[in-house]
Amino acid sequence: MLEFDQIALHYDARVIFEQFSLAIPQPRVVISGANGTGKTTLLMLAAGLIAPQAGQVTFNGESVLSSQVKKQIGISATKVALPGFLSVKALLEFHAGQFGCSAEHALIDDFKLKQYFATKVADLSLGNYKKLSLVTAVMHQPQLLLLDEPTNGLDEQSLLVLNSLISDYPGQVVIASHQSMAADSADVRHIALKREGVTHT
Ligand SMILES: Nc1ncnc2c1ncn2[C@@H]1O[C@H](COP(=O)(O)OP(=O)(O)OP(=O)(O)O)[C@@H](O)[C@H]1O
Repeated sequence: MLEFDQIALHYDARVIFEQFSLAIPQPRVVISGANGTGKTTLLMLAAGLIAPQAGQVTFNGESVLSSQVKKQIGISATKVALPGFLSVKALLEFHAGQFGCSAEHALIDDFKLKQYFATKVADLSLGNYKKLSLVTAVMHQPQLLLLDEPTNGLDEQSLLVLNSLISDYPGQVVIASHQSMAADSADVRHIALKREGVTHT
């Protein structure tokens, strides 16, 4: 379970979260909200990529800032930039080395990425960059998968691949999105972020 406990997160004088608490036991969660309400910030906190000024973010009871827990988390977000100077193949191998997993993954074929193995990450199209980012998020099979606007830039075929990835994923999936997703079924928790707090819908 992902849990935010009494979080404070300020960017200089700007307060994004203050005494913010939220427990998310559901396996599928879609977070929506207007631009700038803090969806990406929430995912970055959940990934342990930024630390709150107060409070704690935990996954299954342990701080997401611990390196052991970080290995159980995968994130795909534009703000989490992939190194542009590496080739696609080199990046996948680097990521596999970091997480001690295989550099092979069915999603690489499903997204037809092999043809770009020699291409530098910086030279990928928007959609192919998004696909690579999704692959790096899932290839170590994290228990918690965080997807920020995962549909951005994807063509129709790739959207089908993404939708089945989300539906079939064995771990918890938390999505920040403006669009309705395949995950939008009855057993999905919807959380609407508002500037003054959180509304559950
Ligand atoms: N590193 C930073 N320094 C200062 N302000 C920041 C930083 N990162 C985000 N912000 C501000 O924090 C607020 C929340 O940003 P965030 O990206 O989390 O929102 P969002 O809900 O994901 O927005 P969008 O829907 O546009 O992607 C915004 O006002 C943004 O300008």
